[in-house]
Amino acid sequence: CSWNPDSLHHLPVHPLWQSPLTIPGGTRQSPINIQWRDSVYDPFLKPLKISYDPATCLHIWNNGYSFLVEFDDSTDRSIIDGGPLENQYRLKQFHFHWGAINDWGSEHTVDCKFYPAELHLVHWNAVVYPTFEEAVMEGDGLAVIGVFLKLGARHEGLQTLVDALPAVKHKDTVIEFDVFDPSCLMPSCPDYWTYAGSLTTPPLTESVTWIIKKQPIEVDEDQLEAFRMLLFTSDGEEEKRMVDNFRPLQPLMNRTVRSSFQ
Ligand SMILES: CCCCCNS(=O)(=O)c1cc(S(N)(=O)=O)ccc1C(=O)O
Ligand SMILES: [Zn+2]
Repeated sequence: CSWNPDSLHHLPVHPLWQSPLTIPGGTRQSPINIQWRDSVYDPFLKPLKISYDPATCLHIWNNGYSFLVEFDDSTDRSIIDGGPLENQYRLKQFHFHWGAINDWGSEHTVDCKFYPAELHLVHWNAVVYPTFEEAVMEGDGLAVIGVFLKLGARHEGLQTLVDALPAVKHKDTVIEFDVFDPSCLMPSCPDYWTYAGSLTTPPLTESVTWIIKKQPIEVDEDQLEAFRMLLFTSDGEEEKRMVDNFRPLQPLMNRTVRSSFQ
């Protein structure tokens, strides 16, 4: 994607992303542009199996970078399996990245196209690693499902989450959120791309098997605006709207993006 100088104005300025944009020696950093025609169909990729227990939902937390919906990951009640994965992975949290305006906001791009927002469901390999913190440091430790959000019809399932956001407007606020099934945020089409990548926030460890759904879900303008009403800042600090919380694109280097579809 050719960034002409005037397009750099949208590079995120939040301190988090002023950290090294690529870690020294990083060979599998995220996010990346997915060039559709360069992705390789892999007939051995299995369908992704998702089974979430809505009762494992715990709370919503504004951590000053995004808002996280966190789950009880002490058992295997909410898991994914299949796809490119060799084990089942436990759901820990999901969060979003979005822009100040609808022209950008996603972390991954498809043929250099940004979506207004991107959902990430973070899972960890509890079969092999005893804790999430240890899995974060291992090449097969995490699996993150990415779902693009596009402007369109109101998403009824997302609305229950949107209605709770005013209660977590400020950094370090949390609200109990005890029943939510993230499956409602999945597109109907099973197709996905997958590649070996990294966390897109510190510690940026190269521990993520990314599974990016081909089909976006639709949300409406009011729902995107509800994200943009959140703040990076704590109560009492000068308000900074939580927008443009996405990391810049990283070099593909020696990686192939595989597709589950032809
Ligand atoms: C032990 C340190 C964990 C740091 C990463 N935590 S995480 O849940 O994997 C995560 C992933 C991601 S991402 N975009 O999926 O890489 C973003 C934020 C967070 C977060 O914790 O805020
Ligand atoms: Zn993310």
